[in-house]
Amino acid sequence: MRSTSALLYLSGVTVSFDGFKALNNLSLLIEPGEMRAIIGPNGAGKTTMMDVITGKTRPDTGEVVFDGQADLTKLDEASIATLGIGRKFQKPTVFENHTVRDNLLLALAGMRSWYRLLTAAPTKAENERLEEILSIIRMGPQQHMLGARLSHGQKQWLEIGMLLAQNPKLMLVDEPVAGMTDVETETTAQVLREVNKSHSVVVVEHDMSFVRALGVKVTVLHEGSTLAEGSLDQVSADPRVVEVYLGR
Ligand SMILES: Nc1ncnc2c1ncn2[C@@H]1O[C@H](COP(=O)(O)OP(=O)(O)OP(=O)(O)O)[C@@H](O)[C@H]1O
Repeated sequence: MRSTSALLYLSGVTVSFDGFKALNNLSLLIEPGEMRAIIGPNGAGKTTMMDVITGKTRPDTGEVVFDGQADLTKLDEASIATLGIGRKFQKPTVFENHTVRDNLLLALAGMRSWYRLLTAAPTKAENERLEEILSIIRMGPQQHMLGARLSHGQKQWLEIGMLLAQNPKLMLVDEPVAGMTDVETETTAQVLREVNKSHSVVVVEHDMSFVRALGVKVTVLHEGSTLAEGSLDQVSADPRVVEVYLGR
């Protein structure tokens, strides 16, 4: 296994489905503390890449090294989650019959302790962390609302908060602004920028106004490989990126 100071290092990763290469010799390097946006046309391999990182899909070839020490291609999904990789899927899955606060407390307690949640008061440390997370996701005023009453955007922010409560070393976020209004999209960019002050993040998203608001380095995937990398302005000016993605 390669020695690297990167938080996440993919090299030569290939995934074939019936001979079709969803990932084709893909390389990617995420530094500790970084937030990276991954963009690319439908079928470029973005979801497959996230699946490889979380252990849902095993690559045919290539290296995937996390935190300079773990070879993720040898581990199952549960072990990878335990190492500190958390993923937020596109569709929110908050507990609708519980308040925002209780959803977060449950995530803080590691999802095991329904009983403790219902019977014991949160510790001082849990309460402090809860307040911090409510502030990062901007939902202090809604903390006593039931999950079922939240807007689509609020559910997404709550779920980002629930992931934050698990304190992963790397957060993977799949298309967080799909179905959001422009105002919600802008708020989501602010929330993730705040999250990135304490956590490394990889975010897959098609919405260019959102990617612009994030203001971070962008990787453009195309046909399972990296086509371009740099600021959004740099990759937007790349004729190959315009041809396969932005120009369409
Ligand atoms: N389990 C599978 N079996 C067969 N083909 C698959 C499988 N999963 C993905 N693919 C194919 O691999 C390619 C890459 O898919 P992937 O979902 O990773 O792309 P994507 O960049 O996430 O696309 P989108 O933006 O539409 O979500 C696609 O052509 C897809 O049809």
